[in-house]
Amino acid sequence: MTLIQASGVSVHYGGRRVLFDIDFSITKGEIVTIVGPNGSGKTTLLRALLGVVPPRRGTVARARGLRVGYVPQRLHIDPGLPLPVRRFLSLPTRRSATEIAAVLARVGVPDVAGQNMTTLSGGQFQRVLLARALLMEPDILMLDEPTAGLDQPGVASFYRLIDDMRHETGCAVLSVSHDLHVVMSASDRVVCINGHICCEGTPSVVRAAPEYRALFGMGTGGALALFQHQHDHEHDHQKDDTPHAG
Ligand SMILES: Nc1ncnc2c1ncn2[C@@H]1O[C@H](COP(=O)(O)OP(=O)(O)OP(=O)(O)O)[C@@H](O)[C@H]1O
Repeated sequence: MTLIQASGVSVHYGGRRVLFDIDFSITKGEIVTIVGPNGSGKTTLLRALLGVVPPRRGTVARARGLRVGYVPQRLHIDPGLPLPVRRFLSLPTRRSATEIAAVLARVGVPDVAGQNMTTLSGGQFQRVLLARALLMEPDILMLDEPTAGLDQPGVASFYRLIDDMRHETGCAVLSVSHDLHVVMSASDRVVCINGHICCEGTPSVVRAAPEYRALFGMGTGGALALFQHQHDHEHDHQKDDTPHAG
């Protein structure tokens, strides 16, 4: 079942085109990761899929009644504002103490309900954001660089948690990530964007593809190559599942 389908989407900010010709869909239970250089439009794509940024061209269709749990890249909380975790989790929908205790335990931070949001560590904060998204009982979790600022064990355990959630709830997971080796091991499909879709496919297919090796290299070198990728040509991106390089 297709949860979200974008067809021929372009997004402009003011007069500037940030995304163009995006064809994208995600189905129930899939884990899809968006990668790409800084400023390539990853967050904008999530926002367009969420419906908070209107496309200049094309359409975004969401399944009727779709519930989205969104974990933003940044969430600024005024340090002067006393906001205990339990109150944060009750915004905008009031939640019972039992529900809050259960979801905090589920995401691995059982003891923070009374703690102020601004005093949480980076990893605790991300887990609380995830808890808030899970309270939506989402059909799809959308995560925008959820592990930015976490150390390697923190990153690994966060993604294990996401994987557990997917298995328990059957929700789809669409994330933006720079953790390329985690992305490659934990995604059903990887989509590389740089204003448009440069290449996409399953990690194993993409990893084995000569186009991918030529573009991204392997291992850490691959991550570096990805972010140094110079996009100096035009092409029509393919719409099938085969890997193709941009
Ligand atoms: N609200 C906005 N108004 C104007 N320009 C914007 C706005 N949001 C993003 N942009 C611009 O659109 C482009 C894409 O931004 P976006 O945040 O989608 O990229 P990204 O791939 O998520 O980047 P990063 O990896 O750095 O988070 C950037 O050039 C950015 O400056």
